[in-house]
Amino acid sequence: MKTDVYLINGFLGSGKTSTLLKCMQYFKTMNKKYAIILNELGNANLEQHLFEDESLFELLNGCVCCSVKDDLRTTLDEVAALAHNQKIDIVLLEGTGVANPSEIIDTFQEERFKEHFRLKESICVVDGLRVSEYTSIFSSSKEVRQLQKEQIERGSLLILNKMDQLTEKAAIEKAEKIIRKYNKQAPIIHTAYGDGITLYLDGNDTTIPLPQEEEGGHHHHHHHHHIKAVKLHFNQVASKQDILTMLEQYEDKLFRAKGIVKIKEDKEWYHFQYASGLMEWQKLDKSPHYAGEIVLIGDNLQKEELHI
Ligand SMILES: Nc1nc2c(ncn2[C@@H]2O[C@H](COP(=O)(O)OP(=O)(O)OP(=O)(O)O)[C@@H](O)[C@H]2O)c(=O)[nH]1
Repeated sequence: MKTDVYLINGFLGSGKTSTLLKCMQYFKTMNKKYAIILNELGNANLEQHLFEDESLFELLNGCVCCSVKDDLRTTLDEVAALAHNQKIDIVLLEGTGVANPSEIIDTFQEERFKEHFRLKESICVVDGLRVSEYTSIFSSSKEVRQLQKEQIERGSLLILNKMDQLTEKAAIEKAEKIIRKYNKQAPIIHTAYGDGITLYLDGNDTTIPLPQEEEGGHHHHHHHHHIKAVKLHFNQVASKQDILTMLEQYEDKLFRAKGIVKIKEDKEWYHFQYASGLMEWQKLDKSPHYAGEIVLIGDNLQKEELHI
């Protein structure tokens, strides 16, 4: 029996991890055993607390679509061995946010993996609040536009996420129109925090053919040289507003930030997420072992330039 693979791609902060968590819940209720492969651009996974007691494989410090492609092969060998010994039904693989899905899909087409894995779905999570900015020549770099296009093109399922924030019909129609420009066939579902995926998975047991690459079939893969993750140690005790103000000074080049920080208001440790200009805070369990750190992901971000 082959193990079904669900790829989850989509631009930085679009809601991939939120969608992944919903998929995990769903497969748990179906009594399916799954393994998770997470790829992070930086050298730390600040969301580890979300995956306690899970069968987790982490690929840090680069993107599986390019610099750590061989690490992906090694991990897939390990997952194949685990699947053989423990019967893993499903693999959930989350890309970095700047991953080109074609490169990942190609890896699964290699003979050595074809016999173990079946690519069931290539999910592209689209940030409903930012897709129009990321595809516009007026507000995004060529690199970002190209990435967003490739991610949507290679989706067998397109998720228009952040619907809770998309209250205007015109904004929804605009986002859908952009998605359809790049991918005419794949179903589009509307979700908030990825929650509509469960309904979709429940009603769909067929494997949808993955969209093919453009005419010529030859990969014309860009690489995302300018989008970088910078990790900083952060040992200050700051207020929530201080952190937000600090991030907002880099707004024009910052796509995403996350961190673990001790907060002045109540002297507790928090995990924060900054995406699409929105900030979310989650209080962490009491533990003496946290170290303050912040990861910033942006266009041409230089560590030396950051005043944090
Ligand atoms: N309002 C709103 N926020 C969302 C939604 N989905 C995700 N978020 C928030 O957006 C932030 C990023 O979500 P993630 O699920 O971590 O996004 P990601 O695509 O995995 O991000 P990367 O780590 O950059 O790849 C978090 O603060 C989420 O809680 C949504 O549908 N609505």
